[in-house]
Formats: sequence, C-alpha cells, structure tokens
Amino acid sequence: MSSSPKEIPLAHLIKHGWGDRVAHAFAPFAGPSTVPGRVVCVYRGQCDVATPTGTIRADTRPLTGADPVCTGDWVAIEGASSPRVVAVLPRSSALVRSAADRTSRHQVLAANIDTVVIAVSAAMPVRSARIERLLAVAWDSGATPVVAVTKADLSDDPAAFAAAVCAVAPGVEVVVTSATTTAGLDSLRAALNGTAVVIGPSGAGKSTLANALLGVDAIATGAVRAADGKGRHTTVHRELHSLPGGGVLIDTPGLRALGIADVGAALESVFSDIDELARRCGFRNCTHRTEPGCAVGEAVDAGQLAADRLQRYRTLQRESDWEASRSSVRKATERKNRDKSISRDQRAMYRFRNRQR
Ligand SMILES: Nc1nc2c(ncn2[C@@H]2O[C@H](COP(=O)(O)OP(=O)(O)OP(=O)(O)O)[C@@H](O)[C@H]2O)c(=O)[nH]1
Ligand SMILES: [Zn+2]
Repeated sequence: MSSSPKEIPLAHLIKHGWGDRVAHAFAPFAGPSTVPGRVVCVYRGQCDVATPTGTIRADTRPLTGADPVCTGDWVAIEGASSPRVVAVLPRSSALVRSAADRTSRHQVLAANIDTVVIAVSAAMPVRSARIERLLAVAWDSGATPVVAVTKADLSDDPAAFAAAVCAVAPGVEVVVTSATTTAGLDSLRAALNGTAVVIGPSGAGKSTLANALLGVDAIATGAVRAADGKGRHTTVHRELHSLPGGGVLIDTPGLRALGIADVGAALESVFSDIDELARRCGFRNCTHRTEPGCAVGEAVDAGQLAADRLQRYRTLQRESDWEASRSSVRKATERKNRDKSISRDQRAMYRFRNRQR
C-alpha cells in the first residue's frame, strides 16, 4: 500500500465515469486535502457529489457565478468535516439551452456527456419541430444524439412512427423502445456510451425509461393526464445515476419550451440533408429562395425535400442568429461592467493613496 496522497480509491468514481481524461483534468487541482468528485444532483448552494469514499453533500457557495455547478460536472472538493467545492474542472461537453425567461443567460442542463438520448413518445403524433429543436441542442453539446422512441406499446404502428422520426433525424440512430414490454431496451443500451443524458418533454417517459435502464425504480415517475396526454412534471431535479452494466445516466425534468442557444454549426448536423443539397447550389451563398440553379429548391419541387422542413430550418437559423447577437451584446455589457468596476476600484485606490500623502 502506498502512503502517497494521490493514491485514491477510485471504484466509486469509476462507476460515475472517472477515466483518463478526467484524471488528467484533475491533476492540476490534486493536493493532500483535495479529492475529485462528480456532481450527482444540484441544490441551492449545495450539491451531492460522488467521491472516492461515497456520495456526499458539499457546499457550492465558495464558487462564484449564478449556476456555478451542474449535474455531471467534475469538481475538486476540500474539507473532510464540511466539504466544499473549490473548483469545477473544464467541461468536455455541455448541454445548453437559452433561458426561458428571455434574459440573455444560458442554462447548462448537463455537463461532460457523451450521448444525448432524446425521448419521443409514440403515444403522441410526431412533432418534427420539437425533435429538430432537441437535436439542435444535442448536437451543439458536443455529444452524440440518439432518439429513443418511447411507449411503443401504445402505438398502432411503431415502425411507421419511427420512420417519420428518422425523416427529421438524418444520421441519428433511432431506437424503438417500450419500458412496459422492455422491447428495444437492449438496443438502446448498446447505443449508449459513457455518460448519457435523457431529455424530452414532460410525460415522454424519460424517468420510466431511465428506471428500466437502471433496473431499479430509482426515479419517481408520474401519471400522464388522460385528457391531454401531458405530463405533470414529476422529475424536479437532474440526477446522475451509475448504470449496472457500466456507464452513467442523467435523468432530466421535462423541457416545456426549449429555447436554443447560438447553435450555429449544430444546425448543419440537424439538417444534414439540406446542407448536403446546398453544396450543389449554383451560388455558394445561396439563400434557397429564388436563385437559379438552387439544388434545395429543386429538391423541394421534386418532392425529395419537404417544404416545411426547409421552413423549420430557417426558423431555427433565425433563432440561433438572434441568440448569437444577443450573446455578443451580453458579452459587451459584461465587459463594460467589469471595466466600470475596475475603474471604480482604481478611483478608490487613488483616493486612498491621496489620503496617505
Ligand atoms: N404504456 C406505457 N406507458 C409508459 C411507458 N413509459 C412511460 N409510460 C408512462 O408515461 C407516464 C409518464 O412517464 P414518466 O417517465 O414520468 O415521464 P417523464 O418524461 O419522466 O416526465 P417528467 O418527469 O414530467 O419530465 C407514466 O404514467 C408512465 O407510466 C411505456 O413504455 N409504455
Ligand atoms: Zn440554394
């Protein structure tokens, strides 16, 4: 046995996704009284963190910023009797949405994720725009999206449903599942990699699916209101669980309105079919409206591309551009405020010096 402080028992951390990348990221923070940990659940001013010696509650108030940590973050912890988070390690990926309150702030839904599972209920009609929006956020995170069609047992024709989903999710694996019959669960397990996060609207069956993958009822689930098929927002926290066969799963509360952040390049992945066509347009900066030799327009005319899909692409692009301009305004304001406070500090310092003379 070694007495080196760096020799930490890692079994509990490995279960929560510890690996070479994280070990490397933690190295600069390592110290005799510092341990690594992964944020499992976030509360106001506190969070639950999986550490080498088990999951503990830690204080996040030493950190600055509005939402200093989020579920999935790797952190450095100090203090055995009253543990506190002293640093957040750089994120390898982050699922970000634009704040619903229209402040220009963004909300990080989950960090350090490898797979984004988009839950789409087969008990409801396909909502293309919503799926594309979820895909935009997923691709933008840096992780790989997978669509899990849920509640296949409630659909008359799950295959047709899946085909309609595939049409708006080119290049994305679509797995048809039912937590009730357990159909498709093994295929979904095989599609997961590292840390997976499940997102989707309330009532889509995210928690039920997560429980089925976990093999235990670790997460409370809710009954869907019969009248409108809408969920009641059972899940309140984003919570990280370790999967029995390896890997990690984060369950999230239903996303009612999902504002996209500046997702620029991610839209090319979401609409890779259109992007592919656009490469063949006569003009490089073709807007696919009235230009001659527009391959996108030709595909619409030939019935190969749905006109409404092109329309939704434009809508998301506008929203993303608007978010991009908003965030550059925000950054400029932040800079101005920082400069203001620096000059305030400088004035205070000069006053102080003058008094010393
Ligand atoms: N028939 C059937 N019902 C399901 C299936 N999966 C989930 N449900 C039901 O759908 C309802 C909503 O499921 P939840 O897992 O709570 O949905 P959720 O997406 O986690 O909802 P929020 O926590 O509100 O975001 C519950 O009544 C589940 O029993 C399934 O595979 N088949
Ligand atoms: Zn064009």
